[in-house]
Amino acid sequence: MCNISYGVSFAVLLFSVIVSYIFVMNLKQTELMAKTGLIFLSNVTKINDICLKASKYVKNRLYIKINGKPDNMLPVVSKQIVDLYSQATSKCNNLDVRLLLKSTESKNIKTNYPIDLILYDSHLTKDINSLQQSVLSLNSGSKVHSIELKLNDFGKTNEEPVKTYEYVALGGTFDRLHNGHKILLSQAALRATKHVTVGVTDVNMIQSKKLWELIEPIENRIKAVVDFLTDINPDLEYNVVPIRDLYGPTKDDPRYQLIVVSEETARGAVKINEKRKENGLQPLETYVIKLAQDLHPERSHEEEEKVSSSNHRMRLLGTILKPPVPNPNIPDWPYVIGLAGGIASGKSNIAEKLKAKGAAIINCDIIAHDLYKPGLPLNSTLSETFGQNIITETGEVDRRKLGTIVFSDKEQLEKLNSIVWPAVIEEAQRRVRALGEEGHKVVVMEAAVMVRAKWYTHCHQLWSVIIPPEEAVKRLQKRNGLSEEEAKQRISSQPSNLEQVANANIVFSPYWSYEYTQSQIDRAWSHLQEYLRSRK
Ligand SMILES: CC(C)(COP(=O)(O)OP(=O)(O)OC[C@H]1O[C@@H](n2cnc3c(N)ncnc32)[C@H](O)[C@@H]1O)[C@@H](O)C(=O)NCCC(=O)NCCS
Ligand SMILES: Nc1ncnc2c1ncn2[C@@H]1O[C@H](COP(=O)(O)OP(=O)(O)OP(=O)(O)O)[C@@H](O)[C@H]1O
Repeated sequence: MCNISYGVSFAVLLFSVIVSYIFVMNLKQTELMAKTGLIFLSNVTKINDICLKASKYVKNRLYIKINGKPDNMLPVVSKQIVDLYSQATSKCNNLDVRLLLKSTESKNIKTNYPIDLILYDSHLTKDINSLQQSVLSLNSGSKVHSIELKLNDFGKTNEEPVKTYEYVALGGTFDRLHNGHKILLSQAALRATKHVTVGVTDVNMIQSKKLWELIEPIENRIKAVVDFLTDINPDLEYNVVPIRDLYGPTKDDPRYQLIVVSEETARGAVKINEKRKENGLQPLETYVIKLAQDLHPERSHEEEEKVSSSNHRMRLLGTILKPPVPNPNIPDWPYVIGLAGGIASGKSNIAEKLKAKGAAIINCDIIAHDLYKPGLPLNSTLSETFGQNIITETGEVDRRKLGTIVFSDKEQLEKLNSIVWPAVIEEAQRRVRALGEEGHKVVVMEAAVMVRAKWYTHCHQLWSVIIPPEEAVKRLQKRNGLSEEEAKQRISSQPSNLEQVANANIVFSPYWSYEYTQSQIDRAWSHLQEYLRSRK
């Protein structure tokens, strides 16, 4: 009996020791979890398993500094740039990884973001004090920690020697800087001894891109490119400029010697050289990089295989683009979502899917139709304003006739809006209150004119639905039997996709498969539930 109770006590003791050990280890690990980390590597070939290891200690940004003389190992660094950023995509996509390229001849390291944690590979133990002193951008209270990294077999470096140039150029859209962009920018910086020019596409050049309405403003894109380049090598001169055509400054500036492109933009380099020839200039040498593949574990087959900003934008659908702010002008409950979207954008289908999730729906288009019924005040106001011939024999408003009048004449449409809109929004608000009283928590107010009439000011959030205008034309022709001309006219009488998304908290695009649309709704609904729980 006694033996059994000793045994039990011992087991309990052992268990508590193990639990406290795990707890203390975890605590140590969390204590070390830094926003921005810098890791010193003794050898360039240690880069291979760095992402997974470092992401246990660093959550936002990871700088990597290779000890040694990079000038002697440019081909190896060039290869490691590709390996590192490809690895970052699959192993630590949430970490902003930056391989510092500045020559170690210059002793000091000054990063754009202050360092909270210095990591070093254990082979550098004897040098760590001097390495630590070389970091000028250390946050107060920063920590130092060593980690074990395997020396990877790098194989034979059959890499071509890296040729360097004074003036290097490259170009692109650079929306939400990704690891493919980082490879391109780093390869350019590695090959430049003096100057790098980056042409960043202005708004006229981006409109054929997928979900271009969600591309960041050019100022932000330029800022991100400058931020990355000045971080990886602050000693070069950078000129990051908007371009309104493919050529940018490369077409007539004799100083440029090299252009860095990817497989998909190599054709652009050929065109630039044709233009330079016309202008009597030497052609640029071209360095072509391979496209980095998107190894995101949940990449949908709708998305591109290469790392791309389009994939990133597609993954933003159904997520919160703008955090909601409380609306003091309306009651807290029910929670009202304004659902906006152009004609034939798939707005009603989205509303149906939200209904299936549990939202109550108010359709403002139908409210307008209801208010036109014979005997109601709007019916007579409309016949007085637009003529008796818009009224059918049974006293109904002939909406097709009225549509023909207002959709071909802006003034008439504005006249109709000023008569109908106040009545529609008043009725919609009455219905919101009634649904709230019935116990509905979330009401979706669907309205084609949500944005133009600014009815989202009567809502807690605005969710917008967009599809490319060419697709809307096709869908409208098919659904309403309109000619291409008529369909285009209706679409152009509505706010553009850009206006629809300008104030949106969440954007949907039912342009791909039904499953892809459903996944956007699922994301949005779970964000909403989370938000509503935090609001209680
Ligand atoms: C002009 C009318 C009679 C045409 O009726 P019809 O049955 O042919 O079309 P319906 O109402 O279903 O609208 C079809 C589409 O046209 C577009 N549309 C409707 N009204 C407008 C408007 N005022 N401005 C721009 N586009 C509009 C929307 O995309 C809508 O989905 C009708 O749309 C109308 O009365 N519009 C004015 C009231 C209004 O703004 N209604 C929308 C409230 S959300
Ligand atoms: N996955 C990638 N790997 C290597 N380089 C890339 C990759 N994606 C884009 N680039 C290159 O980076 C430069 C800028 O790319 P850009 O932003 O124009 O394309 P993108 O990321 O594919 O954007 P979008 O998806 O919006 O078309 C271009 O020269 C482009 O070829």
